[in-house]
Amino acid sequence: LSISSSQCWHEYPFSTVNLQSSRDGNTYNIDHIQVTTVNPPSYAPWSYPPICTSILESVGDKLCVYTNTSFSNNRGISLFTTPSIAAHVLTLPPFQSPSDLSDQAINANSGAWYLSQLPGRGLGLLATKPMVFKDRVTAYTPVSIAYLETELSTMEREKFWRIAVDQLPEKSRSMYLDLATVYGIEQVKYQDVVKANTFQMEVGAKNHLAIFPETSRANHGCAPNAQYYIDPNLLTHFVHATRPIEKDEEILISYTSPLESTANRQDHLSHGFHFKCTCSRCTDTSSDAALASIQSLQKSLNDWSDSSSGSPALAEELLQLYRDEGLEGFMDVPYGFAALAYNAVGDEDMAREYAGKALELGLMKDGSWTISAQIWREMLKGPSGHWSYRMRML
Ligand SMILES: C[S@@+](CC[C@H](N)C(=O)[O-])C[C@H]1O[C@@H](n2cnc3c(N)ncnc32)[C@H](O)[C@@H]1O
Repeated sequence: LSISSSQCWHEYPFSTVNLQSSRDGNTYNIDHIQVTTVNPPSYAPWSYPPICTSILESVGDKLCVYTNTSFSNNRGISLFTTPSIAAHVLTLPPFQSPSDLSDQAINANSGAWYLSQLPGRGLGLLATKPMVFKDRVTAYTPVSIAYLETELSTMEREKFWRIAVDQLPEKSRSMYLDLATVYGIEQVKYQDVVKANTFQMEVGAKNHLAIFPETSRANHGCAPNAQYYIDPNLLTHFVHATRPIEKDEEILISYTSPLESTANRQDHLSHGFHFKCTCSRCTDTSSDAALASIQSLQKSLNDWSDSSSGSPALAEELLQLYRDEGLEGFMDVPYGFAALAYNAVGDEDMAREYAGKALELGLMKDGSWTISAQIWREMLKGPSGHWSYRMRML
């Protein structure tokens, strides 16, 4: 039997002689199977019959494992979600028009990074070449997405997640199983991987836990040189450089808000990921003082009363504080304050410039769903139409 490479043959498992053993570990003799099946199974385009829980009260539906092994040139994807969310996912561009992924080099090696073992933190991503602001580091779809619920018992959840991952193509399955864990307990290995590597992702307006194995190798930094966002329509996690990165420098993202106090960040990292952050912002107490100054400047800039001290000079001071703290990837907020502060003294050119930067950063941090995008787009069109125009000149 010859199978043309473009055929999605995984979707018809009983039509190929490649079938040698079943997922339950038993080997069946398949010589007698007639290789004549041409009709897609009723569960197509999923590659296996969905396996479901009973109805979960907190979800209001059952959760089922859905796997498509040919997704994105046989990278594959497994979902553990409700039937209606799975149906919604099938309407998204990656399923409707798969070239949307390849056209944007999603799931392709960007050539920007390599893996290296680093003292005290396992593997990490290092830059293969110098990078500048906005250069793409990674762009990947998840290999697994699981509905965030707390109703299943740990062992039940493990059973379903195990099926989801074991049904993936071997390369994706082994990438998942090679990832770092927090506890190192074999019986709950699939959840342990999620604990150490997951990104939350909204799918069908519900929170899900997604695993992007390549991107997961990026370690945490409180002054990260890269920023990420997830595009829920493209099901893609993007990482971009937020300042110049040197060749062989480690590429870091933040696992927690770097605008939280050092104690809160350490708490989050030790509970969530079981490590103690030793970066300079975590060891040097000046970072909490800088955060206090950031808050106080933002308060003044947000004060629109007659006695406000908000001004372009204060906004510039705020921007400099963010840069000094290495928070370039989080500057959508100060750029926004700067746009308003300049507009408030009637400087339309500077208001436009900073509105453009606020929009650019917002898109790099929150994707096109950034809530303030609309404000900055309007200000770019005509600052004088915004309520802040000349507000501090009256
Ligand atoms: C998402 S993984 C990152 C990749 C991981 N280093 C690996 O080898 O696959 C998260 C784990 O990496 C380690 N890690 C990440 N950032 C770290 C840091 N700044 N310092 C120490 N360990 C870190 C922790 O063990 C954490 O649970």
